[in-house]
Amino acid sequence: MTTDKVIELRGVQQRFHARGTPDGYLTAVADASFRLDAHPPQVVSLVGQSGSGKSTIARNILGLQRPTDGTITYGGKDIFKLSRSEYDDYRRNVQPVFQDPYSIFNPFYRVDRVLWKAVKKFSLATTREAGLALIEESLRAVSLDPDRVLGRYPHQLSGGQRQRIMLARIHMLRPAFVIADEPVSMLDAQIRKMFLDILLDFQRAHGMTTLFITHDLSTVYYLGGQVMVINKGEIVERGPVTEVMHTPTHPYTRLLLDSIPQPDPDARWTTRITVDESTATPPTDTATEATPII
Ligand SMILES: Nc1ncnc2c1ncn2[C@@H]1O[C@H](COP(=O)(O)OP(=O)(O)OP(=O)(O)O)[C@@H](O)[C@H]1O
Repeated sequence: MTTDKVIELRGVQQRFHARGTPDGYLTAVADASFRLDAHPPQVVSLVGQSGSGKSTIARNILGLQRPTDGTITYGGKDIFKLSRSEYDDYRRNVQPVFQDPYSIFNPFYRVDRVLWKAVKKFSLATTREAGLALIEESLRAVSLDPDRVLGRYPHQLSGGQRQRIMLARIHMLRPAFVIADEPVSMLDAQIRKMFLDILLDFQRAHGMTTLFITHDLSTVYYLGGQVMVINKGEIVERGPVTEVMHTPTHPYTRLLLDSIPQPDPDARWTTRITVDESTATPPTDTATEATPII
């Protein structure tokens, strides 16, 4: 089996200093071991309740947070030990989409800048005309009209438009992997569906593999593909969405499924959910921060 364009986590653990825990530490990720393959391209959802460690895993994969234990490899090499050129290749091939794209944009610059920075940083075009043509093509690919978004400042666009600019950036870069951390939780239902459809298009038409982080099971259903269920920093179940959702093997997955509110007003949601926040275990090391990926 080829290890080229494969992201593999082995025994990843992430602890943080934390006040109010018995030993002063909190384990955000207890034990994460899984691989993401670029071939064939796939959508893998990572689902779990708030605080279960999903975003921490995304930050680990993006190289923003070095795990306190375990390894993350790309093409068989530890991502925290890559050479400069290997790291550039990794950054190009593993692209993030975050919940709040507003933080990516500088409010003093037009949104065009995010796209031009990608063109320049990754040498996507040799002339200004070719760069502009690429930007316009990518905006159209995510259902944005270049005339209506280019030249605008971030606050002049809606949240859904800002998110799609980030998708246009991904369309230009054609990474092997998209790490999407709760990207649709602030969008309304219609824009959310459009966003998910674009990600599915990226998979089918451009061969991108997406790790989709969410706490929303209806989104997981919609995306299909594979799902991993995380509970208290530990991946407890993985499999095809239909299989895991219809025949869950882990009690936590069953609890998660039982906690979906019923849309039927005659069948009101009466059970109370208990959120267990006791995730603290002793430390092995302290965390270090790395440089931002964009
Ligand atoms: N830099 C940090 N320092 C200390 N604790 C942290 C840090 N980052 C995350 N945590 C803690 O680690 C745990 C997991 O957080 P994480 O953001 O990964 O969860 P999540 O599953 O993504 O939650 P949500 O769905 O609410 O975003 C939480 O208890 C959080 O408070």
